[in-house]
Amino acid sequence: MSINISPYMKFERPEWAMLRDSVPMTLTQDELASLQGINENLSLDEVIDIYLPLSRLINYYISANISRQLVLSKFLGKSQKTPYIIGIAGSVAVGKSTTARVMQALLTRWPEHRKVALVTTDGFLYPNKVLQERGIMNKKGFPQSYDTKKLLQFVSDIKSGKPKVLAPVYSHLEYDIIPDESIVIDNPDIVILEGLNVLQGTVNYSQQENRVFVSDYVDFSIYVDADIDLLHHWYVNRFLKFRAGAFSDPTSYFHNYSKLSEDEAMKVANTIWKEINERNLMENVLPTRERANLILSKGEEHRVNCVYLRK
Ligand SMILES: Nc1ncnc2c1ncn2[C@@H]1O[C@H](COP(=O)(O)OP(=O)(O)OP(=O)(O)O)[C@@H](O)[C@H]1O
Ligand SMILES: CC(C)(CO)[C@@H](O)C(=O)NCCC(=O)O
Repeated sequence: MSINISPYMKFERPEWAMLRDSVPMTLTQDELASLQGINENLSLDEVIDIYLPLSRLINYYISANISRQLVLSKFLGKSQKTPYIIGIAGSVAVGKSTTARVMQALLTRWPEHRKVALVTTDGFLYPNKVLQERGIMNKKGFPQSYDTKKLLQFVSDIKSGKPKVLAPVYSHLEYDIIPDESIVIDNPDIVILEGLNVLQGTVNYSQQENRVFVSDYVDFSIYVDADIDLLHHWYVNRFLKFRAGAFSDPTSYFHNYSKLSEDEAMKVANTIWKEINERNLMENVLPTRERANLILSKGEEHRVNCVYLRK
């Protein structure tokens, strides 16, 4: 007899898709079409079968959280409102930012019309200048390439209900932090925090310091998962897309690659994947998967085949 000790309930795609049924779909065809503006390759079946049930589930959790805050407000005798933080983790190129933007659109459009802010932890990478000084330019995305203290301060400020919190900005095209630019997180109901490292702990913590995790501040976490060969393929495709898009833009980091032939560019992308992103995945990202409340397991064409939900 085998003992099932997994903390997750497993749903095959059709089973999961049925879970949106008890609530009528609140999106019109037009709204669904506008969601495709997020990503031209996003299929509407994916939104309906996977992301609608997910937003329904999260909506329930948020309502329960609001009730819990009311209890605390009664107990303390003062109003207690803090944003609900949803974390989205997973490999480079798995589709975290696409998932985050779809969830933002769906949670905003839900009848409660909650205000949903989106933040990527890319903004908390050290600028290239610092990475170069430290000799870790080829470790971008690894735990040591992030200003984790700044990120922890950021999530802590959000969670303490501070009305306006600033998030720094990273540009994929410039391949660097944009100096003096930030986005203002202004009193949201929900914050979606997306990045490789949202389920990771602090680095270089000393014994005197308490061990704090970004995920301590996250109310619901999602890990987007896919086989390594698919991730590799998606990474190379996106690299080639960036390269094509950056052709005419001499300020873009990818402009350098535009001089290479397609074959040579593919070789560069393969090397960056193997040497940096795949290593980071195996050493630092994948080991955090089982900390997530929910795992979206993707196959070919970014199609979610199966969903795991923590019991
Ligand atoms: N649901 C989807 N359907 C089709 N294509 C998708 C989907 N999600 C992501 N993609 C494609 O996969 C690639 C990676 O997606 P995305 O940029 O969202 O990944 P990411 O995990 O945020 O990456 P990074 O960690 O580098 O920021 C992109 O080319 C994107 O167009
Ligand atoms: C910015 C990160 C770390 C995460 O989004 C990633 O997209 C990245 O740039 N990794 C470094 C190696 C590379 O892909 O160029």
